[in-house]
Amino acid sequence: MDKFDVVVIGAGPGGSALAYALKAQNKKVAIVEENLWGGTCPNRGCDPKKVILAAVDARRRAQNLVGKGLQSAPVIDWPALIGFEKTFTDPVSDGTKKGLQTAGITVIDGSVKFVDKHTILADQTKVVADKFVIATGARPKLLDVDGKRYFETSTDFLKMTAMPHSITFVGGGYIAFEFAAMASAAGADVHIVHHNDRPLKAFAKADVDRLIAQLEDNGVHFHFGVDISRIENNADGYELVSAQGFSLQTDKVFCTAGRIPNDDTLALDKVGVEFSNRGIKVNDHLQTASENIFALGDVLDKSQPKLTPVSGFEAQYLAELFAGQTQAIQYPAIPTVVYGTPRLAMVGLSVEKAEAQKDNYTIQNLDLTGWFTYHRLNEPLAHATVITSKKTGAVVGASLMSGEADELINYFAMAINRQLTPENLKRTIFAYPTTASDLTYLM
Ligand SMILES: Cc1cc2nc3c(=O)[nH]c(=O)nc-3n(C[C@H](O)[C@H](O)[C@H](O)COP(=O)(O)OP(=O)(O)OC[C@H]3O[C@@H](n4cnc5c(N)ncnc54)[C@H](O)[C@@H]3O)c2cc1C
Ligand SMILES: NC(=O)c1ccc[n+]([C@@H]2O[C@H](COP(=O)([O-])OP(=O)(O)OC[C@H]3O[C@@H](n4cnc5c(N)ncnc54)[C@H](O)[C@@H]3O)[C@@H](O)[C@H]2O)c1
Repeated sequence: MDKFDVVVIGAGPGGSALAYALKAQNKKVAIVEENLWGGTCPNRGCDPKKVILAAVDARRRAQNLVGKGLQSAPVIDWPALIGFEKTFTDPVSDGTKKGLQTAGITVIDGSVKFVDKHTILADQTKVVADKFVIATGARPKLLDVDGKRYFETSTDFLKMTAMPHSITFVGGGYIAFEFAAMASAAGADVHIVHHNDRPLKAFAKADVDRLIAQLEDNGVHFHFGVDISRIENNADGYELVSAQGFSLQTDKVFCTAGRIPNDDTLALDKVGVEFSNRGIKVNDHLQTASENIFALGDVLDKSQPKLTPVSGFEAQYLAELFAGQTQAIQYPAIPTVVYGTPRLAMVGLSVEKAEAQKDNYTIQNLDLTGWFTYHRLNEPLAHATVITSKKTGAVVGASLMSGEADELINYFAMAINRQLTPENLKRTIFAYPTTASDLTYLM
């Protein structure tokens, strides 16, 4: 094989976006993938999850309107729903690979290991390049407890063809809250076991407490301050046990205690790239300790949330860097959403940080359940916390909770990144009645 200008390792949303952008600059580009082309998001993450959510949302919306125009809520047919989901995921890998090939990018199947700073092995294939970009993402972390082989992962959940009677998630993060909402809507007895009393710790505590109360109303059981030490397989399924005497019988147990970066299988010690179980260390140009090797996406050790659009943003940055621009990466305010029922979304300055600097910020807490947008849907929980700068009047942060929060948060992201003030907003006409038409009352 000839020498490439750039070889991208990992064909997830980050790696694929970079390969396309570099090809558009007429660079000689190859991309290597060891598993499913397209990576986590479209095969076993965001997209299949959102397909399942369509049915879960339909049931929740109908439930809220029972007695107010609807007689009953539809029942989720889980096997059919997973069948529908498969129509989205099945074509992804081949389609992604073909798309890259058609664009003139060299595609290589194989698991990468570095040989030296300019050479890798993709299985047995030797590939030489000026630059490498590591975009290998992350995989589910399995807690190191006795019987950890009984843990299933988010990938298994999204392929599960029958909903068990009872289901347990160990670790209360994004995945547990989202999947708990789905499993509970599909009729399972759902448990979340969390090691301390502060799940979803990046989100505002008051909102997380509201979300927990809402899930509890829907029948989800929370077990806080429990450190599982053992999983036993018995005739009825699995028993989860802690050293402090906690015991829980369940049909299926999922480990949802975070993800670990795929940086430990690349033989990075051979090329001087610094890495740990938090990810690959890069400077503010996404460059590793080895000057011709860069990294992006979920595999990074970074403070930004590990999300698909963040990987895409970093891919765009590297494409511009390789085209000659020299500025350090500057991230905008990044919206993050827990796609539960309801959604919990935040962007910009956190409520906790604003509360610690009350002289600088105004914090507005709004119960939205009586507002027309939410009242017409009879939503039981709709809330907004909006933070504005006392100095400029501009909105700097928001924490939103409702069935519509995942869409509404994007307007806040735009307002924060464009430094919009209430005065700017008043000069915009939004279609009415929509969630956006509430903005002038929210900011
Ligand atoms: C259940 C779930 C739900 C999610 N929901 C959302 C959501 O709603 N919104 C959102 O923004 N984000 C969501 N995410 C996160 C999102 O999927 C990731 O942030 C995104 O996929 C990261 O993209 P990436 O390109 O950095 O890595 P990945 O998508 O993980 O791609 C990395 C690729 O590298 C390959 N690879 C690894 N090691 C090697 C090797 N040695 N050689 C060759 N190839 C290798 C992998 O096989 C993989 O295909 C979710 C994740 C999960 C698990
Ligand atoms: N909507 C989204 O954008 C979305 C959805 C799903 C996943 N993701 C991405 O995937 C990542 C992984 O999701 P996740 O939910 O697995 O991880 P997470 O990091 O969101 O949450 C894991 C939780 O497990 C807890 N935990 C750790 N050790 C534990 C133990 N021994 N016992 C019990 N609890 C324990 C942690 O305190 C943490 O709250 C996310 O951080 C995010 O980057 C994003």
